[in-house]
Amino acid sequence: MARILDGKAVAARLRAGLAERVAGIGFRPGLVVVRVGEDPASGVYVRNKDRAAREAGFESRTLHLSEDTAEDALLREIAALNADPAVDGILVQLPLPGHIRAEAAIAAVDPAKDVDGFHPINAGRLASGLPGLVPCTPRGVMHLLREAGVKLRGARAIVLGRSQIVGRPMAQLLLGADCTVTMAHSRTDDLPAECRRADILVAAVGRPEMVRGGWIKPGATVVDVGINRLPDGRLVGDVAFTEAETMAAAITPVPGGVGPMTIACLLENTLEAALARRA
Ligand SMILES: Nc1nc2c(c(=O)[nH]1)N[C@@H](CN(C=O)c1ccc(C(=O)N[C@@H](CCC(=O)O)C(=O)O)cc1)CN2
Repeated sequence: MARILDGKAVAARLRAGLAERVAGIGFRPGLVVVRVGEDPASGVYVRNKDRAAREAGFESRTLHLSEDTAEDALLREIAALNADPAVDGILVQLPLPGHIRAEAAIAAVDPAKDVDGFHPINAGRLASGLPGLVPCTPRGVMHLLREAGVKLRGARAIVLGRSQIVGRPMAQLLLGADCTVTMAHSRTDDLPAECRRADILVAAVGRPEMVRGGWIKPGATVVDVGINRLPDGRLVGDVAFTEAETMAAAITPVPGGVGPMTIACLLENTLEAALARRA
């Protein structure tokens, strides 16, 4: 049976370490989370980010704008945050209401304050192997893999999903750690066979329990980024957990795996941004 990669515990340790560092720097890094509209899941995530930031000694606030906020009004708010010297990190919670282009909001954030790591400048730096702010979820996955002692150099990794916020940066980080990386997606031929070749499988497709036990190479490490709410209220990942845990050597649960790492890495990015702005 697979070892469980406990993201909740790793995230708690990471946050405690960050709190210690913040206590020693002589100022409180400032984070603003921008939420537009009333998406209920976003409400939970934004509250959790704000609470975690405050607990670690950050100056955190949420800018909650109404559902009917126009795109140009949102961009003006972001410009004001860019210009505010007390703000080190800005994050625009996704998804945004349909009338606002997420790419416009992301591109409006000052890359130096882009603690989501989504700005094209930061994405380009990551793709070029240059330092920059890295998206929180893939960064959290790398922490989990390293903490668990998973061998990365030379390992075959597969990333399922090619989103800008998880799949693509995830593949870049694995490549940077000397994995041999395959990016798979909805058009990949014979996905189960591709998966069975992988020593490390990262699922980020947003399809409940799509990855079956038979897709997993015996002894592989399985990282499940999916968070899917079923009609009966249960939360499941993109991996069929009970099947997969009999095949894998290590696996992240949902909940309690990658999700908590996303929030811890947001704090890590905010501290990095704050220190870089003062360097
Ligand atoms: N601007 C951003 N928007 C979104 C991001 C992001 O990184 N930046 N990621 C997701 C949502 N997300 C953070 O914002 C996030 C999702 C889930 C969790 C988490 O801790 N999940 C728990 C379960 C929570 C539940 O019960 O629903 C877990 O997995 O244990 C944290 C952050 C989309 N938007």
